[in-house]
Amino acid sequence: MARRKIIAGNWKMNKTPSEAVALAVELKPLVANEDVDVVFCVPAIDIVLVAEAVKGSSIKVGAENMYFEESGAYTGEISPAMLVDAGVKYVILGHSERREYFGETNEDVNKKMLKAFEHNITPIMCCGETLEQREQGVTMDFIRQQVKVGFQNVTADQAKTAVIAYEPIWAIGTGKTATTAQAQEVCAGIRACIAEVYDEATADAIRIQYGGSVNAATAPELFAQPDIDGGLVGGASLKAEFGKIVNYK
Ligand SMILES: O=C[C@H](O)COP(=O)(O)O
Repeated sequence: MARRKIIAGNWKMNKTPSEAVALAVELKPLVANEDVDVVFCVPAIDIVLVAEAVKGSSIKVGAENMYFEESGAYTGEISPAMLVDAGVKYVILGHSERREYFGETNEDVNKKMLKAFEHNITPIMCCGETLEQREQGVTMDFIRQQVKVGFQNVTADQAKTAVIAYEPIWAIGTGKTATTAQAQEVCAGIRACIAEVYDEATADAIRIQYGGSVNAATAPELFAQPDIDGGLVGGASLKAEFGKIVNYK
C-alpha cells in the first residue's frame, strides 16, 4: 500500500505568539507540496494565531500535548474540545520530553489516545528507546510495550488513521541521527507489532514517522525507506530548512 507521507514540525517550547505568526508566514510558501501532509505542531498559546496564518494552504495545525478529561478543575491543562475549536487536527502524545520531565506514563498516553480519537484529532504517538536500552538489546521490547499499552482499546479503524513517531531518545536534539538502517529496522518492528495486535490491513495503513535530528541532508534517504512514512522534526522545523525537508525528493 502506498501510504501518504506525513511530515510534522514539533516547535516544542519555542516562539512567542508574534514570533510564531512570523515563522508560519515564512514557512507557508516553502512547505508547499501536494504529495505530503504537512503539520505544524506548535505551543498551545500559538495555536489560534498559527491556524489563522496558514489559512488558504493545506498546512494543518497540531498541538504538542492534550489532557484526557473533557473539562473541569485541572488547572493549566488543555482539553480536546478546546483544541478542536482552535483548529487543531493532530496532537503529539507521549513525546519523550513529556515522559521524562512531566512523568507521563504509557497509561496516561493511552487515555489521551482514546480521547483524541473521540474528538477526531489524529494522534501522533511517540515512542523510542534510551541509549542504555539500545545497548542492552531491549529496544524492541521497550517500544512494543509503549505501543501495545498506548493502543489499548483503540479500534482497528481508529488505529488505521493514527500516526506513530519513532524517536530514539539518544537522537533527539543531539545531532546524532539514527542510521537509516536502524530507523527502518525499528519502524518495521513497530509495524509488525501493530500487525500482531490488529491485522495486516491495519499495519499497512498506519503511518510511522522517524524523528531525531532529521535535517535536509538526512531526510531523503530516511523517507525513502519502506516503513518510514515521514518525519517528526524538532530543531529543523523552526527554520527555512523545513521547506527542504518537506520537499525532500
Ligand atoms: O519531536 C521531535 C523530536 O523530538 C526531534 O527533535 P530534533 O529534530 O530537534 O532532534
